[in-house]
Amino acid sequence: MKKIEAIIKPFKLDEVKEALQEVGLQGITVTEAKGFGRQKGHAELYRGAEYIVDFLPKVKIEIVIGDDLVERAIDAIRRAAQTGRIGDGKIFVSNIEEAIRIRTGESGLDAI
Ligand SMILES: Nc1ncnc2c1ncn2[C@@H]1O[C@H](COP(=O)(O)OP(=O)(O)OP(=O)(O)O)[C@@H](O)[C@H]1O
Repeated sequence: MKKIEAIIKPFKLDEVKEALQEVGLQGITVTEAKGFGRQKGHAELYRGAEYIVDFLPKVKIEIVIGDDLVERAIDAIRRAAQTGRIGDGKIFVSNIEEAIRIRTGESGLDAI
């Protein structure tokens, strides 16, 4: 199992959700987030050190899926979230060791 975390522009959330549903995903977690990438923040000096300020609103989505769906999910997110402008976001993929459905105790792929 893998977890895909994607930081996207908030107005792209509905399109990304629909694209992921077409891939066949059942569950998704969405969090309002703030952040900056390479260009978006601007640097300010504070007590001699340079800090990046200016967090921009973003949405973070998290999905846990079987390995077989990872490439399709990444493609779906990219297609739906891309505007071609800076700040389109990032996709991070990590391993998930275990998943448990609390109601039934099912685990692994059966739990997602
Ligand atoms: N290395 C990172 N670690 C954690 N979050 C990140 C990282 N890079 C970007 N993010 C998150 O993703 C959001 C969007 O990043 P953004 O698309 O601006 O990255 P970028 O590297 O500047 O790419 P681009 O050149 O397309 O703008 C950021 O606001 C931040 O929330």
